[in-house]
Amino acid sequence: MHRIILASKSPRRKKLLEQIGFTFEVIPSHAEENPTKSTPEEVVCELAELKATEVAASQPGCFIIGSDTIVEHEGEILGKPATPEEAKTTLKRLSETTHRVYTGVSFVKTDKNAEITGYHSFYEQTKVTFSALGEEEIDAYVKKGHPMDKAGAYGIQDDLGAIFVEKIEGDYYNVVGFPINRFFRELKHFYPELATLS
Ligand SMILES: Cc1cn([C@H]2C[C@H](O)[C@@H](COP(=O)(O)OP(=O)(O)OP(=O)(O)O)O2)c(=O)[nH]c1=O
Repeated sequence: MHRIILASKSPRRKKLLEQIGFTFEVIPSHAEENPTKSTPEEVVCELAELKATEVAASQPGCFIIGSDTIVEHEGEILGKPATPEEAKTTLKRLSETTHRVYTGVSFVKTDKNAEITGYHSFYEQTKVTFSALGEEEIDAYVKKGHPMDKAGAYGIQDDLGAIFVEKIEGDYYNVVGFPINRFFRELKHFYPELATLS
């Protein structure tokens, strides 16, 4: 039986996988997130793969899961904001429009020499529509919420983040950072021996 490793420092990803009773360890990746691809779906798969393969290099006999989330708005990819000011600009931009959240997931398997013996990547897209956001709401969120470690400068799961979202189309958990439903379907299909829940 392979050890299962989540190559992520995201507390949300860990919590979502624990929530379904999946058994795994966490070893965060320190890979530089510099994508070479340009479309959102390619970028999230590339970065998910990068995180998983970086951890895989030192982990023999393992099954490693990497993941990456970005927001795409009017053709532009929005990652995490660099400053609170940038978080405000991003939220103003997302106000009264629809954006898409992409999360890529990568499965990487290693043998006893930590050589990669197989991998599989996929992504999920969720459409999110924000209502019109006032300056005060944005200021309050950037002050009291948690915009800095989130793609698109918001967390749909944050207490105050709830006031932004008018409509969502697709998997809610994909917006939070991990498409649990798709993940488990892919696992059952490609690695049924690992699709066990406690
Ligand atoms: C849009 C949105 C993003 N996010 C988060 C999910 C991701 O954790 C984060 C995007 O950053 P990522 O680079 O995908 O992940 P991370 O840096 O948190 O963790 P790691 O690279 O170690 O796996 O944004 C939310 O929590 N809620 C939201 O509504």
